[in-house]
Amino acid sequence: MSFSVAVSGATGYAGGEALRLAAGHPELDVRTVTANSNAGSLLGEHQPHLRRYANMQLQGTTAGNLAGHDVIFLALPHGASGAIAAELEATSPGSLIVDLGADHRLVDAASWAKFYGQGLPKSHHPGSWAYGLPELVLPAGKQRETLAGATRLAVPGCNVTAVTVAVAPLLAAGAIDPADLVAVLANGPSGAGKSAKTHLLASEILGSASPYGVGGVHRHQPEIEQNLNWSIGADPASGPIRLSFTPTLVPMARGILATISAKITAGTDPVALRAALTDAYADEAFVSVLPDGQWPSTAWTLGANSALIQLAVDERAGRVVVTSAIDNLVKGTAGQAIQAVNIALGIPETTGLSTQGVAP
Ligand SMILES: NC(=O)C1=CN([C@@H]2O[C@H](COP(=O)(O)OP(=O)(O)OC[C@H]3O[C@@H](n4cnc5c(N)ncnc54)[C@H](OP(=O)(O)O)[C@@H]3O)[C@@H](O)[C@H]2O)C=CC1
Ligand SMILES: CC(=O)N[C@@H](CCC(=O)OP(=O)(O)O)C(=O)O
Repeated sequence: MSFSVAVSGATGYAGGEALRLAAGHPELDVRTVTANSNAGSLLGEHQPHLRRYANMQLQGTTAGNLAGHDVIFLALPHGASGAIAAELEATSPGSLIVDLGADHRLVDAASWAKFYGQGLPKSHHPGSWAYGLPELVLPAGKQRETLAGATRLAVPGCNVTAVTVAVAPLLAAGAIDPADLVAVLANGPSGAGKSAKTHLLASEILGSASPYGVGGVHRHQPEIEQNLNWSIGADPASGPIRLSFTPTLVPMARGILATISAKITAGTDPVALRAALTDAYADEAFVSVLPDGQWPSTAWTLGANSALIQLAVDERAGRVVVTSAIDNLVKGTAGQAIQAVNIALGIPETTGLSTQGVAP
């Protein structure tokens, strides 16, 4: 079976990656690509690596141009995806709408207002958007079970995915203190999108590393806490999770390496920590715990829909250190979106997705 697809934001990094993966997906047929300032030009002018779609003309990102496709990817800035999703409710009720941005991820309106400075989008009806992180460990089962048959998918981004998959199984097993989590991430600049920003100039980032969003102000903090509260069956906003979260910009085009330190709960056997992770992901195609002692490298995930995890117990500090590596544009965005789409459409979850990285 073939599903017709529209990709909005097709000139950007996230939209481009959705197209790259769709090109290798046997059941996704890209019919429409849209952009904003670059509407009217050819996709090949902006994404020259996507040879298959080079001669497609970019349409404007309107509900009219996106409507009527089986699957509509919204790879748009925050705010823009909510606005177009609200229009699509009327013009395209039967489509699977997949938001790669943040507009439909947070369920708590107060958290959204605090970190995004506005009310929840009109299109964000309670319970209508399934949260697209299939491997998220819940008290009973996994998030995947909520995705089958979904018609609206809110797909988490890169920072959130990297931290959530590394920690949720340890919390669900009661092995770490939910109120004492510290995450420091190394992030490639492609995570910030393609549009020109002074702090992302090559002269600013090459040969340098610098933190940003420090001190509990980054907008991904409430989303990670939401997910980790879900993993222990707590309220997403008022549950016990307390996370100190610091991303750092480093000179690599793609990739995230997350390092999370957590206090081990009294009486937990160090062996149980590793078992919590390996048991949680034993049957997963895309999240892997590496052999003991092998630490993940972002390079191993490039182009792959993989999250690679390792952990070690620091007995003197009474803490466990977990690291995870992903490609921010694949498992951190477009690959995760296609994985969730596969589940929603009832086709094999791994269709069109690879775990083979590009190295060196
Ligand atoms: N980059 C990443 O690693 C990740 C990105 N995301 C999310 O994906 C979304 C897209 O990000 P990314 O691809 O990085 O961003 P880019 O800046 O690379 O691309 C933005 C795209 O949106 C279009 N656009 C810009 N403004 C508007 C508007 N007002 N209305 C409609 N379209 C508009 C642009 O079109 P044009 O070129 O014509 O101006 C372009 O196609 C964001 O919500 C981001 O948070 C999520 C996870 C990771
Ligand atoms: C380097 C850089 O700036 N990275 C971005 C990651 C963006 C992302 O994950 O997008 P969502 O907001 O859609 O989740 C950041 O940390 O904000």
